[in-house]
Amino acid sequence: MLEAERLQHRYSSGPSVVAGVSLTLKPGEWVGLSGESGAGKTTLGKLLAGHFPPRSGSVTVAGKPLPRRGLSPVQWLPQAPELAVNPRWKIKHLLNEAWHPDPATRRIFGIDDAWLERRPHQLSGGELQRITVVRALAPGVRYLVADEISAMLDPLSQVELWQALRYICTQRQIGILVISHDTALLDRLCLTGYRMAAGRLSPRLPTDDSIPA
Ligand SMILES: Nc1ncnc2c1ncn2[C@@H]1O[C@H](COP(=O)(O)OP(=O)(O)OP(=O)(O)O)[C@@H](O)[C@H]1O
Repeated sequence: MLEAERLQHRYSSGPSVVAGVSLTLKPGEWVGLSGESGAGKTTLGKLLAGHFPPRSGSVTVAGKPLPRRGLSPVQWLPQAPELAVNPRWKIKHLLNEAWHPDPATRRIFGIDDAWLERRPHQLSGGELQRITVVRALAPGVRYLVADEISAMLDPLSQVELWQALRYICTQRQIGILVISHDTALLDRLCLTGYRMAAGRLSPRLPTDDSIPA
């Protein structure tokens, strides 16, 4: 289980961006997270993946703290894949950076062998997004934080990406925190949902965000 306990974070001397968040994610579980811009969702996602340590609180996976170096069992996937890759590397190098994705996994995500000799700017945003997702699925990865990963995709590409993730997460029992402003998408994907406001979480019922104030 991924367990975050009383996480608090602030950037330099600013206000608390994550203000005492506790959260659990079980193997294979899908949990949704929505909230207004600036609510602290991305910061929370990066804390869960160990990108930087919280000011206080802890993140553990199966009872152990995240490793300080090497592969994190929690991977954060960003909205803009071009910011997550070295623009000068060929796709085959990016894809094989942390592991060697097997042909079956590549097929599930529709990765075309013709892309492998190209560089990131020679793929569409949706194609590059699939590369960054597969790249993050190294053995040993137990949880994903998917931060608006389908926001810039057309509806068909969105469905294909989520179907592929559903398949692989079920097969490998990977738990996933889905961060999105699209609450209808969260309702379709996740049984459990939270809303973040001013750094704090509250449970979100399926139609919470669609009720006008
Ligand atoms: N590296 C940083 N340094 C200083 N402040 C930051 C940094 N990253 C984020 N912030 C601030 O922290 C707050 C929360 O940002 P965060 O990106 O976590 O929100 P969010 O809920 O993910 O927003 P969005 O939905 O727009 O992506 C914002 O006020 C933001 O300006």
